[in-house]
Amino acid sequence: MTTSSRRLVRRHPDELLCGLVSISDRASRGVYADEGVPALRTWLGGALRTPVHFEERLIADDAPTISATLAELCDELGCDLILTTGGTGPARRDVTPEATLAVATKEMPGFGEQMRQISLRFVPTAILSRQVAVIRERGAGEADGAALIVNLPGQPKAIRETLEGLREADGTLAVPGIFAAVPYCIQLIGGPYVETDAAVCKAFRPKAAIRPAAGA
Ligand SMILES: Nc1ncnc2c1ncn2[C@@H]1O[C@H](COP(=O)(O)OP(=O)(O)OP(=O)(O)O)[C@@H](O)[C@H]1O
Ligand SMILES: Nc1nc2c(c(=O)[nH]1)N[C@H]1C(S)=C(S)[C@@H](COP(=O)(O)O)O[C@H]1N2
Repeated sequence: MTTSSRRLVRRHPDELLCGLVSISDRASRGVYADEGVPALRTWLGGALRTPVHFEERLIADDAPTISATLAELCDELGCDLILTTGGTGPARRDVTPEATLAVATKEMPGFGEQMRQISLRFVPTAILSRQVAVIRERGAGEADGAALIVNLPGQPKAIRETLEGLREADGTLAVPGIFAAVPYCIQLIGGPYVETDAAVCKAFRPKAAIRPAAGA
């Protein structure tokens, strides 16, 4: 196992190392201000109950740059979770899913399926979204660790919708957001024990995987 000299060091065993990648031709050129990374940071800041360190990137819709950024965040910095926003539609420059699959060890199709289920409740054009999620393993051994990489839509408002899900008028959950499954997935790939605020997004784990509360 070789470790990069740029590897992030957890300040707490439960700290989540999280890459946030905004993929936008126009935001990266300064045509408009990037709202993708701030939307991700704001939602995660409200949803997470464990410490988190963010590594943020703003890049153009260019497949080699996207793949290299994902590999850097996973392999060199050691991120547990990488969320991308943008570039998942059908236009010629939308290549985020292909660039994500290019660095994948395994695909996690449930995330994309669930995002499209959620988004179809908001806009019929959600059928045009091609978001994928993958696991990227850092090396051949279990101790090398891995990252979960998830593509989210480009529209800043769609970030919250897909992460958190859809609520009925009385506040009950109509369609669970994809983040409900993220903490257990990170646990299964050897990452930290991530906890969430159940009022924002209740993390689901099988009973056997729930860590007893401290002092219990
Ligand atoms: N980083 C961003 N900040 C603010 N708004 C964004 C951002 N990315 C996308 N959007 C908005 O969401 C829409 C859909 O996102 P998509 O990823 O398809 O972008 P796009 O149309 O390919 O343009 P671009 O890559 O130049 O942002 C955009 O047209 C834009 O209105
Ligand atoms: N929740 C949600 N998902 C959404 C949307 C939306 O408004 N809300 N817009 C869709 C549209 S119009 C497109 S073309 C696809 C493409 O995603 P992109 O913005 O990453 O290109 O995401 C879709 N997903």
